[in-house]
Amino acid sequence: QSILNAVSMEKDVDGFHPLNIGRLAMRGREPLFIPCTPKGCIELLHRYGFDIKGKRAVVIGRSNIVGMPAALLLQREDATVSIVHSRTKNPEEITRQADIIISAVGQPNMVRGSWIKPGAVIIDVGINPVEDAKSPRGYRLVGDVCYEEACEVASAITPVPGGVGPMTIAMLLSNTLTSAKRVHNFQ
Ligand SMILES: NC(=O)C1=CN([C@@H]2O[C@H](COP(=O)(O)OP(=O)(O)OC[C@H]3O[C@@H](n4cnc5c(N)ncnc54)[C@H](OP(=O)(O)O)[C@@H]3O)[C@@H](O)[C@H]2O)C=CC1
Ligand SMILES: Nc1nc(=O)c2c([nH]1)NC[C@@H]1CN(c3ccc(C(=O)N[C@@H](CCC(=O)O)C(=O)O)cc3)C=[N+]21
Repeated sequence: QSILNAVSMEKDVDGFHPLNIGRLAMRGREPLFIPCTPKGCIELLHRYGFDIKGKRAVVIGRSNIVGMPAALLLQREDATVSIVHSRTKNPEEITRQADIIISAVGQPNMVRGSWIKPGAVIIDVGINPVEDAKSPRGYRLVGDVCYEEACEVASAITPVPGGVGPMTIAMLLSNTLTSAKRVHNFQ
């Protein structure tokens, strides 16, 4: 916490400074930076032409670095947002109401086909190593969502690997460029 407080607001490219998070949560206020992973999720929805306004969204996970800011961002985009966490009763039933699902839990294949409303759009943030003797590394990466089952029900889903992970890196570069431009009064 003291480290996060010590980061200069102008260089807070992760968007984790309490003042940036506070501004993200407030109407009529603008954070200097938006956290990279949630920003990448919203960017994916925009770039692929999915409307967020008025949609039901469920965010699974409420961490400071992904779930919580993702829920705030969806709300800023005029979605109606529910947050599912480890103490949620009936997570499956709540998730099944969503037009947009963002999952950031860290549990391989937790979200099954039966959790998904037909036609829903799924952003799978989870990066979970699972043992795989056939892979050269001895493991492979899977998301929080059972990809094969989800493909049968959802209208779109981000893969793992090759989905949100690379977007996080792209957003970090984008925030870093913005930071440098601001410091040097560029544009
Ligand atoms: N693609 C990317 O760029 C990134 C990927 N990740 C990946 O995303 C995943 C989540 O990361 P992070 O947010 O940091 O993880 P945390 O462990 O900080 O948070 C996990 C969240 O999931 C909730 N949770 C845990 N188990 C369950 C369950 N059974 N049902 C419902 N909710 C549950 C927890 O609830 P509670 O709050 O009640 O404990 C918590 O809010 C990981 O796989 C991580 O590797 C993370 C960052 C970036
Ligand atoms: N302050 C902070 N900021 C973070 O951004 C942050 C963090 N803490 N804690 C850990 C998580 C994890 N994370 C990933 C980002 C990209 C990939 C990524 O690009 N993965 C590749 C796969 C790479 C491979 O194959 O090994 C992919 O999904 O295609 C993975 C994981 C950022 N995190």
